[in-house]
Amino acid sequence: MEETQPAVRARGLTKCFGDVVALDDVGLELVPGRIHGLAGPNGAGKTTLLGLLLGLAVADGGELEVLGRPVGRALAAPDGVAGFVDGPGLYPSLTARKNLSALAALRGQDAGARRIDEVLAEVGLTDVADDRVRGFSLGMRQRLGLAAALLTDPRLLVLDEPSNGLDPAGKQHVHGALRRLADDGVTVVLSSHRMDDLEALCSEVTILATGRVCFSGPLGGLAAGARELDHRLLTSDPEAARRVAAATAGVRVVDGAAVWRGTEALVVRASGVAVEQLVAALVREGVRVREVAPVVSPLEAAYLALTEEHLTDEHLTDEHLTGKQQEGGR
Ligand SMILES: Nc1ncnc2c1ncn2[C@@H]1O[C@H](COP(=O)(O)OP(=O)(O)OP(=O)(O)O)[C@@H](O)[C@H]1O
Repeated sequence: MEETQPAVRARGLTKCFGDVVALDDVGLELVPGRIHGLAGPNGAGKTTLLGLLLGLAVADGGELEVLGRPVGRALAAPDGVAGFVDGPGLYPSLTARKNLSALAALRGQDAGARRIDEVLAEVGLTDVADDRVRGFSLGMRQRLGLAAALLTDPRLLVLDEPSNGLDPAGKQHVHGALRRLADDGVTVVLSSHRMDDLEALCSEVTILATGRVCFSGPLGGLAAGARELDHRLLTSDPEAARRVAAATAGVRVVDGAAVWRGTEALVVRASGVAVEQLVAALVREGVRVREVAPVVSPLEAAYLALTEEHLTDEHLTDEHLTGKQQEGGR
């Protein structure tokens, strides 16, 4: 695939379930070879969108191209696409290894024992390869689902909440596998409610709210556009730091004494630039700065601001236009 061609291109995509509008005029272009995060409140339409990419459902309106080809009306994963929504489909009575060979056989794929061992190792399931899936935890099932998707050598990998139930080691395996795929040019789209996961993994993010796109683009752009954030400062002299902060333009001291990991911390509300100026002022005053960190991550702050704005706008519009939202269909 040419670098310039989007891995996914959607225009005016809509999908309804009865009266519920799950996707409403969704436009999207996903750059190939990147990890794209999909975020949004419960019911925002993330799973529905991922399901359309996987060919599990068909849109009611709009255009969808996946890997350069228009998606038709057949309920089948487009060529080169793999993944899962609502958890992977697995055979509980079979071992992890036998699940992978059975899934490969179902797809008419010739997966040798070596390739199966490779994908099991990729997701950190080598030690339980011959255990029955019935006894697997949620995180282990998620990792096996990812292994099954890897077995198809996808060019677009679609994952709904892949971090669900993962312990720290499992998360490391999954994140590592996804990064290696992106390095090899595979496009990954994943949904998550975990902003820290999205920040750690994704270069781009799309935020949905009630079926509409509120933001789609590079993570950096979203964070930079965030409003003033609360930052926590750990310093060698909290009292002096408070005085310096109070005297620094664009910085507001948020509350009284805050304790962070047993140490007195200062919380200030400021833009990134004002925080830099505060740190410089502290250094000039001989106050050593041990840690400066946003209390809520820039992505989370932007997410909350965008989705709140969207809901407020929608509420006002609905009230003004119809005044009939009391029964709450959505
Ligand atoms: N098969 C279905 N039948 C009826 N309504 C559906 C169906 N699938 C989704 N919906 C509705 O469509 C809307 C979008 O659901 P979707 O599952 O895509 O949201 P989501 O963003 O994935 O939510 P969550 O974060 O809770 O998983 C919701 O209002 C949901 O109730």
